[in-house]
Amino acid sequence: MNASTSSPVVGLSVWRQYSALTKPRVVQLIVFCALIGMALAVPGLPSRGELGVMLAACLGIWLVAAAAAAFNCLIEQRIDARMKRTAWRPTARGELSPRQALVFSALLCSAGAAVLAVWVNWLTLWLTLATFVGYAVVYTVWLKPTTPQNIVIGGASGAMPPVLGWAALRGEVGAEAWLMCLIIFLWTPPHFWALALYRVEDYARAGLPMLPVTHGNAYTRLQVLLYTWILLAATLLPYLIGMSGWLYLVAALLLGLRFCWFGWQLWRQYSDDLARRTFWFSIWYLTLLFAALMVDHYVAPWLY
Ligand code: HEM
Ligand SMILES: CC(C)=CCC/C(C)=C/CC/C(C)=C/COP(=O)(O)OP(=O)(O)O
Repeated sequence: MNASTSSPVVGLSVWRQYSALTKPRVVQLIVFCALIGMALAVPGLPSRGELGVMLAACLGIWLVAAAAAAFNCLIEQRIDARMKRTAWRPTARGELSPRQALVFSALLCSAGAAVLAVWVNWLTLWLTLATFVGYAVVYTVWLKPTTPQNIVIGGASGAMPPVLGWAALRGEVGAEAWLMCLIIFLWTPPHFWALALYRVEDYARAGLPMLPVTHGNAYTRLQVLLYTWILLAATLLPYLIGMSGWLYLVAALLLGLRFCWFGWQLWRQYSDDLARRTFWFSIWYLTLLFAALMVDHYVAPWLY
């Protein structure tokens, strides 16, 4: 396997190598979802004080999420080395030692925890640390190597950012925050299984029991299709409970129908290319859906 050719970081500075451990683009979207949780927790525009808390909470959550990602790279050093998609990671290539990754993760986590403790609140701190444990330990160490439902159960930790954001501004967690969490929770299976379909050989080689490896291509496509339907139904709830208005509803319907279309096309006839496009659409889907929640929230006083 020639992994070096696919590396975006090989030959770059040590700084870029540490940065790669933090899975920066995933963490960016995580922080974005947390930010939407914060925005929706405050009626209307945030005050100056609330803006300060939002900034600190984004920083703290970003640091702890980055620490969780780095810890995942440390634990999965050998697995990553066996998969084409991840073989370039500095830990997999031995360019950063396990000790360096551990110290880096511990520093990020401590810095994030300190920011949350000093400038945000204890509830957000504990929920964020619980999320760290959920992803870095429960998912990475326990579920991922043992069950094809790993990403369904483990997805609960990836779904927490809006709850963390809400807790940061309110000091408690409201039903609206759990609803946003539910949406990410239901989004995770089609997001990940679309990728796992075209990366199935990687996962088989690494010995990981991902759904397409254990239950095959057709069964996984059926699951992707079903989850896109359930997800579409769940995304109507913010409108139905009065949390968001018609602007959000239109966005949720358009995006949801498009996601269902991808699920349907993938179910009818499989190709790696379509699975890849479904995966990349899933990322746009979540980004735009959460952006719609925020836009709807801010324009509500003028529109409704
Ligand atoms: C258990 C839950 C999840 C699993 C198993 C999962 C799995 C993956 C995998 C394997 C990739 C890598 C794709 C590649 O290397 O080409 C990926 C990419 C991505 N994921 Fe997820 N994901 C999960 C949850 C999340 C969550 C909660 C978010 C954000 C809210 C997220 C956002 C992203 C983004 C933005 C990318 C693209 C990264 C890039 O541009 O390289 N994922 N996901
Ligand atoms: C504190 C906080 C908010 C933590 C968030 C936890 C977190 C980083 C969740 C994202 C989920 C993620 C990167 C999954 C990648 O799957 P994988 O690890 O199976 O992918 P890989 O094969 O690329 O390593």
